[in-house]
Amino acid sequence: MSQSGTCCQRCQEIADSACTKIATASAEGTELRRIFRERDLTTLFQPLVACDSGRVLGWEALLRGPHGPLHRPLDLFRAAERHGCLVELDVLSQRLAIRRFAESPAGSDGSLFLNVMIESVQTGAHLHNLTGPCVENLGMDSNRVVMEISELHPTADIGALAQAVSHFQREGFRVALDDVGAGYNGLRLWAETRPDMIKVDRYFVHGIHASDEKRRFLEAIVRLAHSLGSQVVGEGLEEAADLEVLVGLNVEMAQGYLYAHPAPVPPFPTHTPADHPATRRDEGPTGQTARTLAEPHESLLPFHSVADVADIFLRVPHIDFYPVVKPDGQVLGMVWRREFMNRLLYRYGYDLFHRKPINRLMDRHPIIVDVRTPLETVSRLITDSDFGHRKEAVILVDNGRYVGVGTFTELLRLITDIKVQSAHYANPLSGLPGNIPIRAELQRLLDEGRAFTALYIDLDHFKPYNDHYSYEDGDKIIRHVSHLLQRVSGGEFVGHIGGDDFVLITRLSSRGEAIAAQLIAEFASSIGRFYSAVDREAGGIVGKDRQGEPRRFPLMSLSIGAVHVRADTLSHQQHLSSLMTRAKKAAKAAGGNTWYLLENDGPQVANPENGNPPFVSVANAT
Ligand SMILES: Nc1nc2c(ncn2[C@@H]2O[C@H](COP(=O)(O)OP(=O)(O)OP(=O)(O)O)[C@@H](O)[C@H]2O)c(=O)[nH]1
Repeated sequence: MSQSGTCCQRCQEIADSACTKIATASAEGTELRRIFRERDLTTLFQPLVACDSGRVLGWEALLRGPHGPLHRPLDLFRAAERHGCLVELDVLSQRLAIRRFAESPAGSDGSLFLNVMIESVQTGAHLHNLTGPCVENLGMDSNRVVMEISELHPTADIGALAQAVSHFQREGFRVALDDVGAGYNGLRLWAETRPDMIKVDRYFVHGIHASDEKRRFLEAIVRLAHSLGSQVVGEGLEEAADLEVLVGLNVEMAQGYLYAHPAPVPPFPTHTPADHPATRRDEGPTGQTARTLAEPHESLLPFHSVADVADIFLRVPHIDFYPVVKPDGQVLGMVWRREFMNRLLYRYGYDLFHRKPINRLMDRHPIIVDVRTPLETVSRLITDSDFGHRKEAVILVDNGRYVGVGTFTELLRLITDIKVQSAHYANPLSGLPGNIPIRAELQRLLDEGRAFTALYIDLDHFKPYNDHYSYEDGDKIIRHVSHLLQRVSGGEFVGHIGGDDFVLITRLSSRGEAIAAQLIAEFASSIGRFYSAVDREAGGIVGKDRQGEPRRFPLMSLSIGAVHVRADTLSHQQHLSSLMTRAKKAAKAAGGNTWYLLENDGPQVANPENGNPPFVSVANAT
């Protein structure tokens, strides 16, 4: 059965209009009419997630018909088109999706991605503002709604479509072009409509980690999209290895089974895989995971009766919730004392429910977290989302099997301990982790045997600047560099060794070069403003060298020594530290804003100031 069928008067009129158009001579017509009359339409939601941080940014609403030949949206839309009521189906499904989204826990936050058919947009139906008032009535800002333009057939009138898109944008909606790379008019539509986002067809995402061609296509699409001011969404993401490539290519968002299957209530990606790049980067200085939260906790079986559970709650007054778990360990939901008792206290509540199985009265959407999820991610999941009372406890699973529960109070205690510990070891000027956590992080990565890239960042000509201006001005530079590093790192580990020396570690080793290049570019373009106009104009300052002799020093620059550690190739931190120092010295020796990468198969040096080519292989590192 579909979700609750009723909507507003306008929906009634739309359904009536469709019913008058549909001829009932065929079984299909009769069924279609029934669907409109009973609003037997289900809306499923699938999250769209920021590739680099793992944050949920919105949900796409996906229409489903009743089980049978009109279940799939394409079949449903084609049938509606045959019966002359495509526009009605399109608009009705949008209105139902908006209402169901607004009523869900996700409705107060995040964006809603709504599919609109080109064919219906072209009739001008959107100009009647069918969706706008619905959004407003439900208290949702139009900029939280993204109109996804999909197509049933090749579009002839692209001019009309471009008008429709700018109409949506004027109304405050954002517009996404769906299935780019697979549809009929993808590129032409894109060129003429200026969408805010483009959704890249799953073909290019699925298996991209093993396909050089797909990677090159996507790279070109991303470059084009960014140059036109559009964000990129990858569809059909199923594998963590593909996500790594998307992050490396700067794809902003992705959706797919890796995060969550479509569900009737907007789902949160609870089972963050242990090797999700965002998860890995989220690991705090202590690397603690949700496993530390797990307390064994008695659970209920789905066929426990409501009367049994009421009895348990009465007998054990200090326990406020019980997970409902199948014998094979699969978690089905949670029973919360307060909600449960409230339901029973309603008139006839106990009589109505006491013989029923407990799954009739359980919360079907508690927070479920894999034990490998970093504590910081769990904390963010709870604090960023509107889970209401469900914030009291999270259910912990290991590879989908029930392990125990973690309470919010315990989470708060652990996070506070971590914060106190990291404050203890932080550099007082930048607030970044100091030497002890840096060493701990490097050792942990070496012990795990995973590939990563470590960047050693050092300022050039910092001492003369300090001497010429002041120590306080020098502090400003250090804080500037620390902010720059944190921003460019996208949440990966940044540490402050001391003075003008920093470390950045990226576990997405393919991002090491991009990070170094961006740091150099941003530092070079921003450092001028820390000098007086005269010094800036002169291109530097006069100071004393280490021998006390007067000398001209150019504007400060960055030297970055990067070491790409391949999986299982290094075990000793001292060895890694000496490689990092070697890489940094090589960058310094090249002069100016420079980064130098040491790799197992040959080091490279890149110096944007020396022009092309950016990479020059100079020797062998191992
Ligand atoms: N303002 C400020 N200066 C610091 C701080 N810690 C260390 N320093 C100064 O940073 C300078 C570091 O000197 P150097 O490492 O020779 O810096 P440099 O001139 O960039 O030389 P190279 O790094 O060898 O290229 C010294 O003058 C220190 O006194 C700090 O917290 N704030």
